Amino acid sequence: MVLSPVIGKLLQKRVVLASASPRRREILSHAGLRFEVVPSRFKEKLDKASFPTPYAYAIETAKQKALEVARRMHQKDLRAPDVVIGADTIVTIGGLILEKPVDKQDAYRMLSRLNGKEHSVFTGVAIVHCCTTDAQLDLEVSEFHEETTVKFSELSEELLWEYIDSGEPMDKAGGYGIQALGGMLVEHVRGDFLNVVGFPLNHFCKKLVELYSLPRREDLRRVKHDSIPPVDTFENLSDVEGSGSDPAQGDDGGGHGRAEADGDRTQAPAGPQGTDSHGTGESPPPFPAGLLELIDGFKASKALFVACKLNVFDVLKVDGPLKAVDIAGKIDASVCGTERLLDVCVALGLLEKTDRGYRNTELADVHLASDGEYSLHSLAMHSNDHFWSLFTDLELAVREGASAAFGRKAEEPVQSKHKTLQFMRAMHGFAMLTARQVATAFDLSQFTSACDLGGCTGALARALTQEYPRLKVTVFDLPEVIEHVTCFQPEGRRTDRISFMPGDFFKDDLPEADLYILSRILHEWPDDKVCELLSRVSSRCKPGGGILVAEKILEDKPAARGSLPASLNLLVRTQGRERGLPEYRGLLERHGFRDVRLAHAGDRLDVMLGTRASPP
Ligand SMILES: O=c1[nH]cc([C@@H]2O[C@H](COP(=O)(O)OP(=O)(O)OP(=O)(O)O)[C@@H](O)[C@H]2O)c(=O)[nH]1
Repeated sequence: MVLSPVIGKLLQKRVVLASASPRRREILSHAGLRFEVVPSRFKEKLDKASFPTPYAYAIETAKQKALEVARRMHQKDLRAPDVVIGADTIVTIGGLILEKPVDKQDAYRMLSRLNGKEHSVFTGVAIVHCCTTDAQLDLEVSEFHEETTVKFSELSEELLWEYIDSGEPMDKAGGYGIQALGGMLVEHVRGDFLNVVGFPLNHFCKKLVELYSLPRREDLRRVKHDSIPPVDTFENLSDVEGSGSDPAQGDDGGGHGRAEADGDRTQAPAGPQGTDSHGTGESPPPFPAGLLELIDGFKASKALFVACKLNVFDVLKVDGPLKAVDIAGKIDASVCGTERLLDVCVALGLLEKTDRGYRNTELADVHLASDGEYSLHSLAMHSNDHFWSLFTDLELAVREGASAAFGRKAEEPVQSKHKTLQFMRAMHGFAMLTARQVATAFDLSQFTSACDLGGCTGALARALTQEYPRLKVTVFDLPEVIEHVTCFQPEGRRTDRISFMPGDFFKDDLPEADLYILSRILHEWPDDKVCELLSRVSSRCKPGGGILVAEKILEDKPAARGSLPASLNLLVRTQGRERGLPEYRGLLERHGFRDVRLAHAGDRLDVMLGTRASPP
């Protein structure tokens, strides 16, 4: 199996991953596959007892997930993608099928069952090939499964609960994530590790080779519009180099380059011995799809920012679907420019194009229109108006280091009401998405009062009071921030257990509390300011009281993609920096906090909880 030709078979096709799983997305994009993500709406409720084996159940679920997406896209667009990939991961032990836990108790039941024993993880995969003829959708399904055996160590109740309280089990089959904290529970693995994580990449690649070289008809099942596809269109799939544009050319590829590329493609591909069409004996390197995506990444961000700034998503949320000409009229822009922007948004998965015009995807409705509870519209605007220009100085910041760059182009003090509100809205959008995970990363029910330092709009305070009925929270922030907090308090959900107090945590007396919270504060500051702040908190906190710090912890292993730009952000913007766990732990211990524990709160934040020791 030569890597490049395998994934390369799909590069000229429009591929959709019918899955909301971030792990599947990561595995496939790391393999160099280019695809769109359209999570399936198929409800995983098939009758397990009606399947002869657990893997038959996983395969059928995977297939139904993929078919639902293929049909939905065809219905909307009258044009389905070329290939839709669906997957379903289950854990089996003693004849029982375990899926994702529904709550902490369910996670506990699952993990207790797996404790000290060996179990199987099955992932069923369906590769659906779509072909539209005369608006009629033909579907061909190829499917397979992979099994991996995993053995858990003997684990204490305390450890199980600590793991459950980390929040990690909730979206994972069997209630654990082998790729993260859950790896600590595992004694050994037999088989494909990535299969446990959610996608059997090795078997998938073998399947592609099989499908695109020598189609084995017995592997294919006929599916009509609602079930089995016709086999006779399968010839279209055996990728006899041809249709579709060459992604390597990108949108800047001129006619000359394209002709050359096409010329290459009509030659015989690399043979089993690795001889290429030029007879040089070398295969071309794997297609660097991920790299090209990175190179173009700034264009995608800017298109998103501009669409937000022109209120495209707001207009479509209220009036969509609309034709480009009508949208252009509403946003006061040229028709040709609007049309191009809209098509880019479609390619980015933010809009859908139907015969009635453009409309928001669910993602855009929820996160990019400016009015939703979980809107990131202001975060996009803040990034456009503020970070974009700061990042143009990244080279300078890297050459000279944070302090030098900071002196030259420091973050402007928040001046106007407009800027303060934009900043607050940006912070609020992110906090609304992460607050619950931060609030539940540890059991905080022993605390009755908390002070959220720099707590801004009170999004975390609200999640805390919802989670802990006895807890009262004081949000402490600068007067110009507190002045505007009323705009962010949801009607009908106000509580007198949250109060807002204006003040500067470097200068003013801190409110009294059992628990002090610093969520995304410390990374903004250099070491001397962090020490000054921690020492103020430490002298206010009573022995036995707590400190909760939420930050993205720098790890030795390669950072998660989402957290990478954060440390550069700080370099161009402030004198602060991201820190690793030993460094945070050292800082907290130096300021009188002991028993510092770590829990993950989703992909973007980690949470540390420490206890104030009695002064010696
Ligand atoms: O060790 C790990 N085991 C499992 C996972 C993740 O668990 C889920 C399995 O759930 P499912 O197959 O139903 O997939 P969903 O997440 O619901 O997404 P779909 O939209 O595809 O249904 C899967 O995300 C695994 O990645 C893990 O992370 N580690």
